[in-house]
Amino acid sequence: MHPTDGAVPHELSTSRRWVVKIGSSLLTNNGAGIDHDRISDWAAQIARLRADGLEVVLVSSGAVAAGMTELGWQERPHELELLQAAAAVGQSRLVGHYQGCFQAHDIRSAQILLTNSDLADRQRYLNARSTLRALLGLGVLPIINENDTVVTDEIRFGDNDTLGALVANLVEADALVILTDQQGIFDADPRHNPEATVISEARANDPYLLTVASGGGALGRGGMVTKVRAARLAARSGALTLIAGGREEQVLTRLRQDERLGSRLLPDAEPLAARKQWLAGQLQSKGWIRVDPGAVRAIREQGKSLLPVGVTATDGEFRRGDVVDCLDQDGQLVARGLCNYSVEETRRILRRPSAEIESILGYISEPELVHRDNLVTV
Ligand SMILES: Nc1ncnc2c1ncn2[C@@H]1O[C@H](COP(=O)(O)OP(=O)(O)O)[C@@H](O)[C@H]1O
Ligand SMILES: N[C@@H](CCC(=O)OP(=O)(O)O)C(=O)O
Repeated sequence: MHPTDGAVPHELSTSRRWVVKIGSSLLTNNGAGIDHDRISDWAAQIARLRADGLEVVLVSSGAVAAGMTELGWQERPHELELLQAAAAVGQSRLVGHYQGCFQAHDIRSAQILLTNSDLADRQRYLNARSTLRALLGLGVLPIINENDTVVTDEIRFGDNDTLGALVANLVEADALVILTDQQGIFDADPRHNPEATVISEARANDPYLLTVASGGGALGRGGMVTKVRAARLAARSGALTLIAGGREEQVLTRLRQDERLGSRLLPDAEPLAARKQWLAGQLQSKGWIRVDPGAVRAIREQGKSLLPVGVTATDGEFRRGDVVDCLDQDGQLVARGLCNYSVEETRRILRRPSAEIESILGYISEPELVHRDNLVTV
């Protein structure tokens, strides 16, 4: 294993936003339905985290398991349509249970079902991001699962580790906390190696991790392999990944206090730097936006977002979420960013204050044309 020097250390006690993923092997009571008591225990812990100022997005498996109980099935079927039917039956039961548990702590929750193609399409990705941000802004706790009913084998995430990592990218979480049935990543698969010990810290990109991680058990899907890959994905937006035992007493609240539990997989880059690197790496822009001198100062010197009021002209073929060049009045490149509106929409709202966007377009996605998190000056 390689040393972790140079990786970005993280204080979980001061972090602002976590994605918590709860896996199938943990949720299911030895395969016999959903472990209701445990769900209420995690809900109580999450309530404490939120009271401590932490925003939490939950990614929970368990739809198929809950559906199997409801349908009286003892064995998990192999046919995709039966798995999908079970997920459809179980998802509402699962979320209903979560909802009841969170309500007991005066927390509103919301269900979001996503597919791989939702997150691959930039426009839908941005829409999902806006909705999640709006929910977090409203203090609502999002509960996410894969939309099992509409996916086929070729296009499904399959495991929720990958989904959790992509959600961590989407909401720019500080940490992805993966709760599973083991206490972390062991230096060998603990099912076959009783002597194996937990790796307490490593770089997410350390190739060694993939040599010790194996596949999942009977109930889970991806095993440790998908968890290590998820940590690598999460690291792209600068998130730390924690893999810990979900049955450990007060696991979430103890992690919040920076107690060394489970495995910490560290990213190599600072959150914003990682995101901006991605943006800076985009070679082709889909259009341009000309900004007035006041807006040039705001984005260059004050690190602010670009508002439509500071834009004087635009052209190109960009859609919401595409990369655009921001030019000054002499046509010099000032910045590059992801535009929240299409070229047609931008034309209609340029020079106008953000408060008027809704009356002009009939809707509002975001008050900024390009948010500062999605803007890199050149
Ligand atoms: N190196 C390893 N360390 C820990 N667990 C491992 C390792 N390699 C494989 N596993 C297996 O991965 C399983 C957890 O993955 P999985 O069953 O998919 O859980 P979940 O449903 O929580 O995603 C563990 O029960 C364990 O048997
Ligand atoms: N979407 C599926 C869960 C997929 C799954 O089992 O994932 P994982 O918990 O990562 O092993 C369900 O809700 O049953």
